[in-house]
Amino acid sequence: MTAEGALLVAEDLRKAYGPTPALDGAHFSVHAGEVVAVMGPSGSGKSTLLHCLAGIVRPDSGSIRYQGRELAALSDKERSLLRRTAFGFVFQFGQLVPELTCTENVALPLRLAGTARKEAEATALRWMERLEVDSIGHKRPGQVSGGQGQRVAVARSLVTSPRVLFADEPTGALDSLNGERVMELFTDAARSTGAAVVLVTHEPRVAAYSDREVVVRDGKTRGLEYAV
Ligand SMILES: Nc1ncnc2c1ncn2[C@@H]1O[C@H](COP(=O)(O)OP(=O)(O)OP(=O)(O)O)[C@@H](O)[C@H]1O
Repeated sequence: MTAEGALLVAEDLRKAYGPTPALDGAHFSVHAGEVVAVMGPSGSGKSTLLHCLAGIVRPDSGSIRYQGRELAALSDKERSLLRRTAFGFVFQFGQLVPELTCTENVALPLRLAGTARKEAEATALRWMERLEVDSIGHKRPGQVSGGQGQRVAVARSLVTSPRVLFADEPTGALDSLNGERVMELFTDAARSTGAAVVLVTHEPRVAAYSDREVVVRDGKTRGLEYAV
């Protein structure tokens, strides 16, 4: 496989925080329907790479193209629209809104995009069934287990049918059994939609759910068979 036809391509990314280089010539690409695990030691630049790819952090130099469009050439408004409509996010701690029920949390991205409550909650429920958390829809995040909460967060990330899903240590707060179940449901659900998944993890067990691994070390990537 080559970077040709890839959904998201990054070339020669560099980013420093003051004197600390976080990315030092990183390359990356992911195709639709592909799950890529970003591995590497603590502090190697994995999260910075993910944040650059998602348009959250602007690299100092280098190129990031989504569907052939250079992210740096987009206005702030266009970039935030892209993040809301084409990208989905799952983080280590689900970051659910504590005052809302689980169903309302999953429906929230659709509600924010203007979908009527009934329709948004019906779509939410379909994803919650998929992630096996439909029975706890009426509960608030504080009343469910860590594994259930994380599956609710995964359902929320999928509800808008994003083209790229970014996950930063999505199972980091879970025990291994729960973590594996979340990964299984997450990757199955993502694959069924044809979304690309960029998954940051330092756990080989989690990376085993990916199609391909990219290793980041001292801000540089390797293990990439794509010639970009
Ligand atoms: N906002 C920031 N301000 C200053 N330095 C930062 C910031 N974010 C990251 N860094 C530094 O950049 C480097 C890469 O950090 P990054 O979080 O990308 O690594 P990581 O591989 O995701 O680490 P971990 O596995 O521990 O989460 C580190 O040296 C880190 O201290």
